Amino acid sequence: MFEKNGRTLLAKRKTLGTIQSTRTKKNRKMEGTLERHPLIQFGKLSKLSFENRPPSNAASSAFQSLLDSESSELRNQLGPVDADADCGDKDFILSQDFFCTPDYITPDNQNLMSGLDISKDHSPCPRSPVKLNTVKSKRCRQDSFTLNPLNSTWSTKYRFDEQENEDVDTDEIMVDKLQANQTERSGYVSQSAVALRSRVMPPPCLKNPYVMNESETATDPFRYQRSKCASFLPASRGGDGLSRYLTDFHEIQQIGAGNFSRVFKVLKRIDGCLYAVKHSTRKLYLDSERRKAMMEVQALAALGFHENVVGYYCSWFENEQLYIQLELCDHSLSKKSSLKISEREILVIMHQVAKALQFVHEKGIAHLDVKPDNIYIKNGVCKLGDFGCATRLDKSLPVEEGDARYMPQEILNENYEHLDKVDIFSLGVTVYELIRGSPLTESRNQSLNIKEGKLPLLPGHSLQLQQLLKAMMDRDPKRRPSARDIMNHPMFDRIRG
Ligand SMILES: Nc1ncnc2c1ncn2[C@@H]1O[C@H](COP(=O)(O)OP(=O)(O)OP(=O)(O)O)[C@@H](O)[C@H]1O
Ligand SMILES: [Mg+2]
Repeated sequence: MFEKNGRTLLAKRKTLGTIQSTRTKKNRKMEGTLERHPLIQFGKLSKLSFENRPPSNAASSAFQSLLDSESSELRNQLGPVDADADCGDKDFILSQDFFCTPDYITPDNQNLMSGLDISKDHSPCPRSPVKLNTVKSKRCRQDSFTLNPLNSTWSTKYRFDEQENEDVDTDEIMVDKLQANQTERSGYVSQSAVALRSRVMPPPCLKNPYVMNESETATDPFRYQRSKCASFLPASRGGDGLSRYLTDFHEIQQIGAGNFSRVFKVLKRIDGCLYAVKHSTRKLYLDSERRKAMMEVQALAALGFHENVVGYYCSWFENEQLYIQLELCDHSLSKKSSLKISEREILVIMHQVAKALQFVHEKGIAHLDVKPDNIYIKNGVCKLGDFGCATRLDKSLPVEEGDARYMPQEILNENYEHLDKVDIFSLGVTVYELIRGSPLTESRNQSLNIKEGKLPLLPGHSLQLQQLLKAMMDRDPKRRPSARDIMNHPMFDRIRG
């Protein structure tokens, strides 16, 4: 159990498990690539077209002989074609990873090698493969580094083997020789190679437990393979690896910190836009820890877009930490909880968060940590964030309640019958805190009163608002209004259109 602001956390983030080692996803990817490989398909087609063609007669047209001569020329170039033959490593040149080399997105003159001391590396940078103009040069780099990124001897040998066997652009040979010599002399490993290596260590692929409708997963490319790849593969980069975070983002400043994470304002290098990146502070060494951390991103991904839910872009494991790229907001609502705000402003906030909750609940998910800290403001619009405690309403996932100050009594008693109403209670307490103009303390008396639904009078605020708040914080979850009921409350006519 963890202590968190005087609240008790079930051991959501503290778990045991083992890391299983298995075939890399890269290997599987390569196997999959074979079927689609144009060269192999050409082989199959060629074989068919050569063997199934009706025997040519003497009156074969000039066009037919042209086709024949072209076909045999191609056959000579490609060598004997056998559709069933083992195509070997050379045929993976068009796998997807090939197009993902970070060379395209790594700006010049940036110290991206977080684990290496760049000042000691005086070897000139190899020319970008983009400038080499040929597919082969990229393939050469990719294959050699994929198989053994740090073994320069192997890379060199492989390059020269290729030169013997294939017709390679002379320019390219020169550059490759140069690189090979440099590799041997200085042990230089290109940044992109290391980055590539760090990118091919995939996180586990699991069925998203938050997705309600089976058809929503129908387009998922993993589907029936999930059981095969559900175990964890090594999820971190080594100390010598490049950081995806540092490669893709420029860190501007820290904008927040929770009990288990830090949040940074970042500029994404490739699109020039600002985002928030949240990463866990603890290293997640165990499979089970990583699976738990992933639940936050799975919930966000299952939810999809809503104007009052913080936008989610992507996530990845790096250095045994989970990184989450999010929509950047201006600040959290807790900044306002020490300010006096007008009833109109309160109604706007309440309406927007209720809208977010209606959306979340309709997706079959409960947030379970609604509080000012986890409601962010962007351009005056409220966004519900921090889905680290999100669970399913149908109780098919473990329940970890959030900040105890905002939790109703029933959840502390482990009664999980009405998890959506837990969020309603927390929203009530959040609004009450905003009206008070001072953050809730850990005081036992205060907490008991709130959990009993005993609200003091709130001078200066309408009776309608006070009655609604009282209902939201009712001790009996069944008597609390739903998010939809709140949305439809006539009190909000005052702020509508
Ligand atoms: N997308 C964002 N835009 C702006 N600020 C953010 C964003 N996400 C988080 N923050 C800031 O960082 C703080 C911590 O983030 P978050 O609540 O997600 O972390 P946490 O570790 O899960 O928190 P907790 O302690 O509640 O478990 C937030 O209170 C908020 O101030
Ligand atoms: Mg939080």
